[in-house]
Amino acid sequence: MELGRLNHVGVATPSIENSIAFYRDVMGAEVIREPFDLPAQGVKVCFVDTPNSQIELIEPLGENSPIHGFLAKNPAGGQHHVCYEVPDIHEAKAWFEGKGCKVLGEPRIGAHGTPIFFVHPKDMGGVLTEIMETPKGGEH
Ligand SMILES: CC[C@@H](C(=O)O)C(=O)SCCNC(=O)CCNC(=O)[C@H](O)C(C)(C)COP(=O)(O)OP(=O)(O)OC[C@H]1O[C@@H](n2cnc3c(N)ncnc32)[C@H](O)[C@@H]1OP(=O)(O)O
Ligand SMILES: [Co+2]
Repeated sequence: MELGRLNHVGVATPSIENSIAFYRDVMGAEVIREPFDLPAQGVKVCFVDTPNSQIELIEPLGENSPIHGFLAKNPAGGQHHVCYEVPDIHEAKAWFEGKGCKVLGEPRIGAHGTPIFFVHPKDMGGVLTEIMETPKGGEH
């Protein structure tokens, strides 16, 4: 497998609105994109652009959000996952499965419009890891 660039760091938050204020006023972030709902992933999302990557703010959307458990344990929010790009999502899934790592579900379309999957933190040194197919044209 060819491991690509770090696409984003996912940060879970109980309030995207408050987190946007933090990244703008404390971190000095200048490019903060409009939040949007991603019902298929059970989250509301907002991207903060940095020169070499992105922070992905995620707030639970609906009762069955996959980040409910994380926020129950970390009520103030915190670093939730890291996401790496790969050229071929199916090749990457086969790679991780071949290494004995638990892939959580089938590839699905993520916030950047390309297929993603997650690998369980217990098999990844304690880090929930998202793998995404590189967008065509290399867009963030
Ligand atoms: C915006 C869309 C998309 C994108 O395009 O970028 C996204 O990023 S969506 C992001 C949200 N979606 C997901 O996270 C989907 C994948 N996640 C899951 O399926 C679950 O969250 C999980 C990883 C299976 C955890 O499920 P949960 O029910 O919350 O926890 P458990 O109690 O079963 O936890 C087991 C074990 O794992 C530890 N854990 C849980 N979450 C994390 C985490 N984010 N980072 C590190 N470790 C984590 C948890 O503490 C438990 O440990 P023990 O207590 O020691 O057993
Ligand atoms: Co993500």
